[in-house]
Amino acid sequence: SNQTEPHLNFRAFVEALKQDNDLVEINEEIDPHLEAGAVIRKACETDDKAQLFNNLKGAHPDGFFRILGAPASLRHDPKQQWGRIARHLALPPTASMKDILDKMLSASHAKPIPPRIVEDGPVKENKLRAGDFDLNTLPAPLLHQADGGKFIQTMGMDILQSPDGKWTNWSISRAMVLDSNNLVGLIVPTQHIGLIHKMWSDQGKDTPYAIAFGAPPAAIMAASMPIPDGVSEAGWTGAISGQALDVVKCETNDLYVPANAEIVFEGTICATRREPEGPFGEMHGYVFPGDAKPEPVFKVNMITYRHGAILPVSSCGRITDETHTMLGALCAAEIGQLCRDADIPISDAFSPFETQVTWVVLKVDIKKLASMSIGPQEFRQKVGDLIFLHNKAGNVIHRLMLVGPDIDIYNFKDVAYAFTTRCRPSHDETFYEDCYGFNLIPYMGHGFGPHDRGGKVVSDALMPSEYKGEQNFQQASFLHSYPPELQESVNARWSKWGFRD
Ligand SMILES: Cc1cc2c3c(c1C)C(C)(C)C[C@H]1C=C(c4ccccc4)[C@]4(C(=O)NC(=O)N=C4N2C[C@H](O)[C@H](O)[C@H](O)COP(=O)(O)O)N31
Ligand SMILES: [K+]
Ligand SMILES: [Mn+2]
Repeated sequence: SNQTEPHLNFRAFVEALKQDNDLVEINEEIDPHLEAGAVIRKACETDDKAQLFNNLKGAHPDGFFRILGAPASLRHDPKQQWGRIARHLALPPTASMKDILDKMLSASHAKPIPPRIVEDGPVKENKLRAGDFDLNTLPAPLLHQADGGKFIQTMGMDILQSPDGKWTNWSISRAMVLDSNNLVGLIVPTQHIGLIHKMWSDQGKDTPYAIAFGAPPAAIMAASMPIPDGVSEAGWTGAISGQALDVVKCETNDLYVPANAEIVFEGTICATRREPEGPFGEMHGYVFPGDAKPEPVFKVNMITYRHGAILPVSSCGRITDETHTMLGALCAAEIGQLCRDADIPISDAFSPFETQVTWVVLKVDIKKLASMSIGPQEFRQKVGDLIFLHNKAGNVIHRLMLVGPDIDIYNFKDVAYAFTTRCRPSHDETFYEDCYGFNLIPYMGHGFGPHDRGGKVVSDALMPSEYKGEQNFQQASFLHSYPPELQESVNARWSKWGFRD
């Protein structure tokens, strides 16, 4: 099967990073207790290469397992900043973030391509039944010194199916080692893993699950995206990659997993048993030591893995890592799509990394806005109600910012320029206190106000003229205050005069 292309095969993806000179292989022994996490964290904060740890202290005699750090973080070369993420979707390494998000959205109204069931695959090369393994002996990483446990699950794909079998959901949700046969993982009730777990628990049943670590890169992108309730990420993945993904049946339940995944855990999420989970160094860049909360227990009944298995790891926190490049960016893309589907003229959406996944900036088509003959108050309300009150994709976002056509929403200097000069505090903002609040944001769960409600705002950086479809101002900048031909002739002589290229 041609599932050997990097966007459909994690192992081929790792090889592609090597060919791109975007991989550091470390063969000296590295300790999964903090040392690996520290290397991954520093590489994320400096946009350096992905890291393949081939020799983890405490790995099993057959090498089980290795770690790939920062699978979807940024490249240092500004011409290939998004190259590692582009590789997830078979896009060129020079692809822009807009190219990447548009590719993910291309399945929004496309026909899903369901996965293809195959009899066998690399993921079945090694099998450990209950009793053959002790999770405490795996080289699971302690990623931050104040983490509540070894978070073995940070980039695996959680696979759950509704009891009626109609909806198979793929997502990412963190989990840490609890004991020899159990994990404990965060289950947020409003996330699809939470909705489906509740369906089973309400029937008094444990929830069958699988976690596919080293899933096909295109699949893990869909897993990280808040696509609509009831929509199977597998079909979405097929639509964006143009072909059915090969899946193989689990040994101990009726779920299907990618046939070429690196590692699969199969088991059941206990309907009632909860144990302390966390804290974990999170997307906002904080750990609150000792901040553990009761979460469901994931029993592990079976482990299968391919020879030389690699565990992908996100050592998340301060920018930039997968919680910013995938979680934040994909959430923004879905929010932009929801606006367009509701006839709100949003041409582009992004969550600036500098906002640690708390803002989404929405670029407004001001010509279409003018045709709506709508005022700022009403427009802010229309956007805010749709995203903050009626869609889960808005749950993690606490500021929606509206900007006009001259702002590059992927450049935070542009976003800050617009926010600080075009959005009058309070007067140009609509606040939401009676809505879902995201308690993982420090000012929420550890702040002064209610931990789970409110704290949201729509900040309007559109000027009055833009509500009429015009901009009655010019940026006092090289790009906006000089005729294009003068810009061209200055650029042509720039280095000759002795300025930097
Ligand atoms: C890419 C990525 C996404 C997530 C996470 C991580 C990475 C690397 C780690 C590093 C493990 C950190 C935590 C941080 C997480 C987190 C916790 C609470 C809210 C948001 C994120 C969390 C998590 O523990 N629990 C969770 O419910 N969702 C998570 N998401 C977002 C989630 O994958 C998306 O929302 C997606 O859309 C879900 O699918 P669906 O439900 O829509 O089908 N997880
Ligand atoms: K998802
Ligand atoms: Mn989903």
